[in-house]
Amino acid sequence: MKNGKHTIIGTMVEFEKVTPGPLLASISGPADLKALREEQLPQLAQEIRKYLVDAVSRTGGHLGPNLGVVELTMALHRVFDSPADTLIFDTGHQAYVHKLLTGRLDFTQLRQAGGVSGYPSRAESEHDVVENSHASTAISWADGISRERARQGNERHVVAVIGDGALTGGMAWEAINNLAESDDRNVVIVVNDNGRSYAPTIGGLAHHLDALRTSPSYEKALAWGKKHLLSHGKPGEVAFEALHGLKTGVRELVAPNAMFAELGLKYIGTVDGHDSVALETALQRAKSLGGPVLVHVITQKGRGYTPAEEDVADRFHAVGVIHPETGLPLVPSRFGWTAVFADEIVKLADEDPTIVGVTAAMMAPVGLKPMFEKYPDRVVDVGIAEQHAVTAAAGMAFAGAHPVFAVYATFLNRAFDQVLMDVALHKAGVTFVLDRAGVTGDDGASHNGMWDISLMSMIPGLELASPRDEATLRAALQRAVTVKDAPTLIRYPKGALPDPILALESTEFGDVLAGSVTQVADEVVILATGSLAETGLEAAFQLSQAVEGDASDLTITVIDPLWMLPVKENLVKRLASAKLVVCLEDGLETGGYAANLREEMAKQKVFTPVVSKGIPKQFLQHASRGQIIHELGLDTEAVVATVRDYLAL
Ligand SMILES: Cc1ncc(C[n+]2csc(CCOP(=O)(O)OP(=O)(O)O)c2C)c(N)n1
Ligand SMILES: CC(=O)[C@@H](O)[C@H](O)COP(=O)(O)O
Ligand SMILES: [Mg+2]
Repeated sequence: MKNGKHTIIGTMVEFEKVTPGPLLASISGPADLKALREEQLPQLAQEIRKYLVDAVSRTGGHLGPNLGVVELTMALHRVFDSPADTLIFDTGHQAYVHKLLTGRLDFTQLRQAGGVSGYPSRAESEHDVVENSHASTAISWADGISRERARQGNERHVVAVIGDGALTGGMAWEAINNLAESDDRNVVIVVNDNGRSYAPTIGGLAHHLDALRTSPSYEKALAWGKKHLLSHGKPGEVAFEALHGLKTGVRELVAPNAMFAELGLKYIGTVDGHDSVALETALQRAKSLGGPVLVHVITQKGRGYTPAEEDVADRFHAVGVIHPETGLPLVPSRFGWTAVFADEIVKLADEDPTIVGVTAAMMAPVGLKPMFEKYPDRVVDVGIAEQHAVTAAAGMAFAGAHPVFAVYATFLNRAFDQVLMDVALHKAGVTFVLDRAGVTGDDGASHNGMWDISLMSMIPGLELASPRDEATLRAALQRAVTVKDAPTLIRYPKGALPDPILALESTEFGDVLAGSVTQVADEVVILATGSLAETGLEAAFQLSQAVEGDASDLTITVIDPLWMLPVKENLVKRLASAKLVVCLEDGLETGGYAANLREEMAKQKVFTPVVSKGIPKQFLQHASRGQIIHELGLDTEAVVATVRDYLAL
């Protein structure tokens, strides 16, 4: 199907190359940008925005955040001297403009195999330093880099650009606490304050930033300048320009910022993040002040693109393939795992008033929005604060609630200790719902939800389920919220649901999906977990066709263990007489399900060989989920080949 500038083949979309405007095309690095005259900057900003919309609408990506930082990123590269000065983008989802200004002008394959990644990447450029897309780390990086530079007598600046959302994360404040005590370190913290994470940023800090942003006396000063000076010809214009240039000073006069100053940081702000002159003036000033300085910049997420500016939900925080003019999706999203969770949790909340939803700044993406709309006082957004979310959930459980913390699998990594010590040790009935578990693909190394099984398998008492379809997800959730004395965890992948996968029989150790319901000697058992249940079934089908007519009478049984951890004793018994066990898991092999199964089997003196097919211990480069699954040998063909190889079929 041909659709405007996209060719859609099945679910794959092919892209034509997008051409940058003349000014943008002339920039191969920060030196070219520095050579531009001030009056050329608005045109460059316009060309960048157009390029972003044209390119990102074809591939999907973080459009809204990047549209908001066009002038800011230009100013950073004109005032500082990257890579000698270090620019760090917290989370990194807003670094597209930085890429465009540092020689990466081909976004044709943004976030696709072989193309530019969606985050800073050391492999791509010497201008990229921090690749980690888990939020709230930039100031710690800046603290560390500047600490060592100071020790070496290197006075180059380190600039950490951090969003108001990322600033709700505890790590940011731990870093500020460290930085603020030393005045010899040339660190500039730029707070990119657009008032939003996905949705509006929550909490006391957000209110404080709001107050600074909307101080009426400051607005009045600017409005007065506009009205009285701009109507007085050239001299008035010059005076207004001067006021603009001075605005940071004006701002300090009308809204002195006690909080940051008391912490020991010099504060400059607020600065209009879409006014290149004001931005450069403020950043120059921050640079010359020396020591840690915080520059508070006000930006508009989605700036300059009407569909994003008007998007109530999240200002086009992250989009799929969209029509560039309307912003409407071109590839309709199919009913997915998140939607099932969203629906089921409301039903459960209707029945059980103790259920409380918890989110770390991702209420809509994790599916808690419908519950919030029905029960506004029963869904808590804690900000980007996963560690706090987990411990607070333990507290809620102590006080009588059953918290359900819905979070992307990769972001639970940082709260391991809290799950262990605050939830499990205290036997708290908290349910963790991990969306985006397993290979996610296009967001690159840090977003794959591949560590959770290994990490969580170490936690005493924790029960972990990996549903394979809609019905098993609903059933797992129904059961999880009844467990009141231990953590329960449910994981599922990104994207669309498979068709229902029915069980031949449900047993105490899981669902038998194909093969023999009763134990058979010398059978091959495929333990097909979660999103790989379908793969296991297809592989079994192909294998059974291969052995048909063969006198060996090989039975291939597919079992979905559903509640995978702790490994069930009776499952191990079932495997005792098998010839081979193949474990399919959308997670890390090291310490994963197969590893836990082997441990349990050894305890029970069952020595059936277990072949593990999961994700080897490595960071996965960005590519589509399908491509990665194929490359890892987790698709049907590879499973069939593995079994044939082992059995010499
Ligand atoms: C530890 C962690 N939790 C959650 C996320 C998901 N996430 C990505 S961007 C974002 C909102 C960031 O808001 P802000 O820092 O203000 O940046 P903006 O998008 O507004 O520019 C969230 C919650 C993440 N990247 N890292
Ligand atoms: C930067 C970040 O962490 C999120 O924006 C994430 O990229 C969203 O991922 P999904 O598109 O899978 O919701
Ligand atoms: Mg923000």
